[in-house]
Amino acid sequence: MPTHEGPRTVAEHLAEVLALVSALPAVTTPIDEALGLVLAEDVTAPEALPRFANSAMDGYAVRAHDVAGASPEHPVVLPVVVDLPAGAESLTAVTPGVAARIMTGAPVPPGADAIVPVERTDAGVRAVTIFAPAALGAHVRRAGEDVAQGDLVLGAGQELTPYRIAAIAAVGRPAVRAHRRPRVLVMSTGSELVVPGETLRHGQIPDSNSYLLAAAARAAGASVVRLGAVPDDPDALRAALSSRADVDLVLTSGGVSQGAYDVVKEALIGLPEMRFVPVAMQPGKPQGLGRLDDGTPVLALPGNPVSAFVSFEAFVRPALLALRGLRGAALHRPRLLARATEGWTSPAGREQHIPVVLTQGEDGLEVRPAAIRGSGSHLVASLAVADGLAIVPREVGAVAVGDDVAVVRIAP
Ligand SMILES: Nc1nc2c(c(=O)[nH]1)N[C@H]1C(S)=C(S)[C@@H](COP(=O)(O)OP(=O)(O)OC[C@H]3O[C@@H](n4cnc5c(N)ncnc54)[C@H](O)[C@@H]3O)O[C@H]1N2
Ligand code: MOO
Repeated sequence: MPTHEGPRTVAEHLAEVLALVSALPAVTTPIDEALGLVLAEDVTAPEALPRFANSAMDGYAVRAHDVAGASPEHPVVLPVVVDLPAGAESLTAVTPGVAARIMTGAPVPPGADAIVPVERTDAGVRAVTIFAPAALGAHVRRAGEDVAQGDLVLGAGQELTPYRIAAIAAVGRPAVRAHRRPRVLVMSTGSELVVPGETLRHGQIPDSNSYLLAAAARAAGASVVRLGAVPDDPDALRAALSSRADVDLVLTSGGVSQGAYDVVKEALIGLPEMRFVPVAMQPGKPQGLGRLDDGTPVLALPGNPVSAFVSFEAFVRPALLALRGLRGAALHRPRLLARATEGWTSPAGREQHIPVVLTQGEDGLEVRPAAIRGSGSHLVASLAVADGLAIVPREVGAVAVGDDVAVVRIAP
């Protein structure tokens, strides 16, 4: 294993991260608990949808021919032979010269071929006076016009959103096969870290990364065990890892660069499948990746808060989405183009991922850096105003006012 490698590109590193993970096993899940999970099967319609022709309006089911000449001056009066609320089981037919009172969603009775909305009638119960004609098929929802029997409703690999869950319920499925939710262990490292709210001695700071990464992992659809901060002691870190819960991914922050107390590197570098590598990215240069002895994947992120965050976005989020069963383009946030309203510099040879503020200008999306003073990776408060990340290619040394820049939205 080389200890000093040249920097790899963000894309190369992402490919290695994704090679560590694959979609988690599928479990049968009630649709009520499936929000945010990813389908592990194709869902087809066992029957046509709608199953039966039904009314789109409260009104009267008629034969269009019978009301062809109806007008306010020359209304048509028809006896009402049956009353059909939604759910009605009656099979009484509409023969020539009669009507059925019908509510939205009720089956269109045999013989009827149009619905006259109640507003165009006197709303009669025993007989109805109709003041307007109805075209053939008017306000009739035809059987199978939504999906035909056997049609694919949703494919494996699709995330279950509220409207997709509705479609599954509508074809009569109470449960689906879905990939189970990934479990992630989050720990931050550093002897300077204390729980937010505790008294700070000189040199100490509140641990923010374990909260950042836990919340970001949850927002990406994982369930999280947050361990909080482990001191810069390799034995303490190894002990924390050996007593950990059963998880699908371990996420650490800090202790991966060149310092004398880089605890994650020290504790894990001896594992045959762990590597600590530089990525041509700013921030987020030092990265660790690999597996623990039992095969659990580990992503070791740099400790600077902005570095941890952009590393999460670039590498961890796609890995979590892959564990959830998403594939291809669905692993990534869509990239948009935005016009810079302020200029900034970008380090040569490193792809810059910089927190930005996005606004909708008159001519399209506009972008400016979130940090007012510089773009340092310690500027944690700049994350609070950021709603996007701009991605500046390695070969670009500066962004000028008016340049088009690739951005992703990170805020909901
Ligand atoms: N001689 C070198 N020094 C550094 C290099 C280098 O190449 N040579 N790389 C720099 C870069 S780039 C980064 S990024 C950092 C990464 O360092 P570590 O991952 O080892 O992180 P730490 O040293 O533990 O911490 C860095 C910084 O972030 C603060 N921090 C850490 N954890 C948290 C947390 N949970 N919550 C809030 N803040 C945290 C920590 O106090 C430090 O200020 O290394 C550079 N150095
Ligand atoms: O890579 Mo460090 O993340 O530049 O601050």
